Amino acid sequence: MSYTIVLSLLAAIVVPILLAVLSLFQSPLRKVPSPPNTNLILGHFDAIRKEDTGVTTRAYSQMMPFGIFRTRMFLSWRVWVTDPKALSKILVTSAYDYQKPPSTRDFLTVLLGKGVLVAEGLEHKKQRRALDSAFSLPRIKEITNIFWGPGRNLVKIWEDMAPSTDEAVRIDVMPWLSRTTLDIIGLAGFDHDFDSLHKPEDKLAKAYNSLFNGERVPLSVMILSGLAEYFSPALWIRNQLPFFHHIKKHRMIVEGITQELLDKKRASIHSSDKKDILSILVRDNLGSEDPLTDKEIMDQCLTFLAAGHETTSTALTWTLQRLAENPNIQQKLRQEILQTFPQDRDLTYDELNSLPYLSAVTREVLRLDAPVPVTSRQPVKDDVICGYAIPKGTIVLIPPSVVHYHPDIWGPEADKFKPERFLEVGGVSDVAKGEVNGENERLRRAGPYANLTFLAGPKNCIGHKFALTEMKALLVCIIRNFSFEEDEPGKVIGRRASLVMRPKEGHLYLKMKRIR
Ligand code: HEM
Repeated sequence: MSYTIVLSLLAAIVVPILLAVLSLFQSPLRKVPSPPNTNLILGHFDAIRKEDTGVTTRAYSQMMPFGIFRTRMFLSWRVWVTDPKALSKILVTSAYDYQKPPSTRDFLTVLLGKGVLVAEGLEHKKQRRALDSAFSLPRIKEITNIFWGPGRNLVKIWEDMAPSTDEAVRIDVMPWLSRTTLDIIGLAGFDHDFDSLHKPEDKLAKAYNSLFNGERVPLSVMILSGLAEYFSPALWIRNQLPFFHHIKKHRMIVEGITQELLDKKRASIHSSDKKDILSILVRDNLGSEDPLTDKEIMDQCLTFLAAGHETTSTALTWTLQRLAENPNIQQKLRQEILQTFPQDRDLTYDELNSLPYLSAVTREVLRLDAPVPVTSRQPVKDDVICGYAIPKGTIVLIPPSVVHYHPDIWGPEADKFKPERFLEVGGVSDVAKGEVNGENERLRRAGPYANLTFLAGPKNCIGHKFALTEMKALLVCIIRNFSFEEDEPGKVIGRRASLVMRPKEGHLYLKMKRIR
C-alpha cells in the first residue's frame, strides 16, 4: 500500500518534470535568439542572479539582435521583450491578453490582497475606474501641499543630526526617506499621520520594514515558483515556507491598522470634505453603480501603502547617491531651486513643475535607477511577437532596466547620468514623448516605450503623477538645506531587486553637510 503511495507521489513529481523537459525541446520558443549559457540546471538564471540587477540582462540584450531574446530558468524559457512595437501590443493594445503570471499574482495577493495591482480583466477595469479620479491631475494638485509637512520634519531631524555647516556627518539616508514617504502616503492616502519620522517604533513602520526590507527572496521560493508552471501544488508548498509565514504575520498587522483607518473614514465621510485618496474613493463609491466591496477598498489601501511608499523612497535614495557622485549636477540643481524660489516656502504643483532642471534630474534617475527594474506578463492565448511564435502561458519579461540602458535607444552614453539629455530641444526627451522627430531613428520609433519606469497602457502606474510631485517636493526640501558627498568616493554601489531595486548592502551611507 505504502509502496503504491510512494510510487504515485514520485509519478506526480517526476512526470510533470519529464513533460517539462520534453516541452523545452518541442517548444517554438527554441527559435527565439538566446545568449549562450553553461549552467545545465539553472540556465541563465544563475548568471542573472549572481550579478547586480540588470547587469547580465543588459549584456545579453546587447549581444542579441535588438528587440527580443530568450533565457532559461530551470525548465522553462523566459522571453525578454524590448521592441517598442511589441511592447505597445503587450502593454496597450492587448494588455488584457497579457496577464501577470499566477505565481506573481499569488505572491502579491499574499502580500497585498486582491487590489488593482493583482486584478485582471473586467475586475481590473472596475477597480481602475473606481481609482482614476483620486489620482487625476486636479486631485494631485490639491494634495501637493500635504507633501511639505513630512519634508520639513525630515529637514528638521537631519538638521539636528548635522548641527554645523563645516563638518559632514555620515548618515544612512534610506530609512529616513522610507519613513518620510510612509508619512506622506499616510497623510495623502488616508489623512492619517503615522509620524513614523518621530516614532521609529511605530507599529506600521516596523511591520512594513519587515515586509519590504527583509532578506532576499530565498532560492527555494524561486525554485518552487518556477516549478509551479508545471506542477501547481508547488505554489501551495511555497506558501508554507517560513518566508511566507513571515509575510503573512506582518501583513495582518498592516491590515489591522488599515481596517481602523477605513472604519474611521466611513464614520466621518458625510461630514468631511477631505481630499485624501481614501476619502475620495469612499465618497465616489457611495454614488457608484458598481461599487467596490469593503474588502476591495481594504486591498486598495494595502496596495497604495506598498506601491506608493518604497518605490518613491528608493527613487529618492538613488537620487541622493547620483547627486553625491556628481557634485556639479548637485550644485546646478541647488542653484536652480535657490534662484527661482529664494524664500523657503511650500511650493504649489505648478511652481514645482516650473523647475526644468529638477524635472530633468528626476527623470534621469528614474531612467537609470528605475525602482521596478523588470515586470512580467503571460499571454492567455498563442501570439506572435517580433515574428516569433509565443505560446500561451510563456513568461514574457518587460525590463525597464534593459531598455533604459540600450545604446540603440539612448545613444552611446546611455549608461551615463546626464540630466541634460532631457533638456535638449529635439533631444531624447522630446523624441521619447513622441513630440518631434529626432535624428536617432531607433529612439524615434521607440517613442513612449523608450521609458518604461511607470510602464504604459491600462495597467501603468496610476500613481506616477503623485510620485513625481512627491519626489520633486522632497528634493526641494532636502537640496536647499543639505549637500551630499559619497561615503567612499568612487565605490560602485551594488543594486539588488527584491520588490523594488535597493542598494545591495541594505543601506546607503552618504556624507551630509548643512548648507545654512
Ligand atoms: C517612483 C515611484 C513609482 C514607480 C517607479 C512606480 C512604478 C510602477 C510600475 C512599473 C507599475 C506597473 C507594475 C506592473 O504592472 O507590472 C506600477 C503600478 C502601480 N502603481 Fe506605481 N510606481 C511608483 C509610485 C507609485 C505611487 C506613489 C503610487 C500610489 C500612491 C503607486 C500606485 C500604483 C498602483 C496602484 C499600481 C497598479 C496599477 C494597475 O495595475 O492598474 N505607484 N507602478
